[in-house]
Amino acid sequence: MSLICAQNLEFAHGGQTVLHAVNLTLAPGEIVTIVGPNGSGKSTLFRLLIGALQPHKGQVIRKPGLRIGYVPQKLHIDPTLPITVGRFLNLPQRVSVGDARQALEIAGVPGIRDQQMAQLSGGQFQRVLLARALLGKPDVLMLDEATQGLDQPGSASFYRQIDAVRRDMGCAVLMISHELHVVMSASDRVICLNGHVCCEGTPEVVSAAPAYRELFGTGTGGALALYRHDHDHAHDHDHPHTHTHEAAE
Ligand SMILES: Nc1ncnc2c1ncn2[C@@H]1O[C@H](COP(=O)(O)OP(=O)(O)OP(=O)(O)O)[C@@H](O)[C@H]1O
Repeated sequence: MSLICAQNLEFAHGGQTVLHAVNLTLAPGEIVTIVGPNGSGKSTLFRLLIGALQPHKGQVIRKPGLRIGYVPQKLHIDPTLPITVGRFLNLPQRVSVGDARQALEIAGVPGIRDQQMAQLSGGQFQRVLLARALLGKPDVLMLDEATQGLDQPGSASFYRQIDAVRRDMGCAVLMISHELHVVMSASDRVICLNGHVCCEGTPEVVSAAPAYRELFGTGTGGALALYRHDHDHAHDHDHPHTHTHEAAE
């Protein structure tokens, strides 16, 4: 059964149709990326999938009891506010030290519980947001432009972490990204959105699709090699994972 199934969604902001005839499914354990130009409706679609907005037509079916972990674009914390990573993870709900440690470990930042949030690098900060999303043991992790402000190697490294999280926790991942060339190849499936679904499929299929090329040009082809994610492996969460990355560190 799909975790999320959106059927024939239509949505308008202030009378202006932003999304129409959008269908989307997310299966357990999948990494799906939504790409699209500015204003193409990606964030609106996310809000519909979460249930923060109601579609004007169509429906969103979520698996009963579905747990969603959300990683925002960024979070501003006043740099003068003294707050450690451990205390931040206790907001808004207290969590056990063991759970906090485990989430930080899975997010790739073990041992930073006592550091000040203001002193973290951009990549560490996003991993703490990731750890916080993992505390709820999500079935689906949703990331909205979670690597804004990171440089390309930093983003590639973050997305490798996402793949590791998926492997460790077995959760599905749905993300929005502008960094097509970095994130596309970290995905099992890519959905190219521009008010409607222009094309979808594996990164290779989408990057070659005329609709995608019309929107984004052909300039990202070579950069796909920056972070290759081979699709010749099974996503069996109980066994060691064998796939190769040729990533820019
Ligand atoms: N609350 C709102 N009220 C009115 N219009 C809105 C609202 N939110 C979004 N829009 C409009 O809906 C369209 C789609 O916006 P949305 O934020 O979903 O696109 P996006 O693809 O996520 O864009 P970006 O890549 O710039 O973040 C845009 O034209 C935007 O101006």
